[in-house]
Amino acid sequence: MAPQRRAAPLWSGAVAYLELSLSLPSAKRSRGQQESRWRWLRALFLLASAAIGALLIWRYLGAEDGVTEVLAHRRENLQDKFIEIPCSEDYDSHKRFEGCTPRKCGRGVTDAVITREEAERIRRIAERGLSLGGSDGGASILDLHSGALSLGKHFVNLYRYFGDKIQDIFTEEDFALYRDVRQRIQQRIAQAFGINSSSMYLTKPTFFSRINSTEAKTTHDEYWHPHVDKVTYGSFDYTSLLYLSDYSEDFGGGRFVFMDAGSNKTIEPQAGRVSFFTSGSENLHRVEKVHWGTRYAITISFTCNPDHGIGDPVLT
Ligand SMILES: O=C(O)CCC(=O)C(=O)O
Ligand SMILES: [Fe+2]
Repeated sequence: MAPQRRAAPLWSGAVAYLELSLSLPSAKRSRGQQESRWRWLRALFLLASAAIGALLIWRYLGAEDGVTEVLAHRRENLQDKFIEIPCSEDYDSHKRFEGCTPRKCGRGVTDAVITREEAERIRRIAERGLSLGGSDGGASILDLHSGALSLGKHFVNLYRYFGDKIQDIFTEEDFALYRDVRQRIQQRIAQAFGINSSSMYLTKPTFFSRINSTEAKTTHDEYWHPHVDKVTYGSFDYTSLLYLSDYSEDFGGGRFVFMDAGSNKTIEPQAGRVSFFTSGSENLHRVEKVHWGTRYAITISFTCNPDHGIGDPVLT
């Protein structure tokens, strides 16, 4: 049998150094010893600095704010994950709608409601719409209901700005797909919280988001702040997010984080993944800064108050 070659172990250099130093005359040997020791110390120092640097970068990119638990890993195929948590008192200061206003609160994630192919089709709608505008900073939105589209440091009304040309950009099928996806998410939320889906109403804002690593130019670009949707948006009772691109494949950073006392919980976006939760302060959350690439998502929100309900967007 041919002798097997073994890789030299890491410490073989130190052994060679020792053998060499023993075979030299003493004066030369001590100078040689000193130089070698310095060389070793320098190498050790460089190695330690590189390790500390790598550790700091890893902590900064992967574990901002001491994130401890991943609720939904990318590549995982979650059928239905639901975690019940006690409701905050936020709902008490609003008019209650029995059979809809949350009595059971919590958060869920599912990869089984929207397919990757459907998410990709919706992403193309978002790309088409957002290519007409875009914020100067890193966060752009497009609201198909109101027509609000980020442009530079402001917003324009897509429908007013582009008039009839809008028919060349979006099709009836795009809107039908949006409607279908919205309905299925609504039903999934109703089922998870034990309410009737017909007692929930779509509410505004409901919008596509496109986030990249460009530096923020206005406060509209600062998507990463911790917030409570019910406080930020008022009418929300149930929030859902449909992700349209993949964490660590299409973009880095940009994970969704529930900020619980003591331990944060993250959701890693994946095309077709739906995350949903009650909108009160039991679900304080934030989005990590996107470090590279482009992240697409859509926020679809529901209210229990029919006065705050809106219809599905229509191609005008
Ligand atoms: O895009 C996300 O993951 C979250 C967005 C969000 O928090 C919001 O729209 O209120
Ligand atoms: Fe939010």
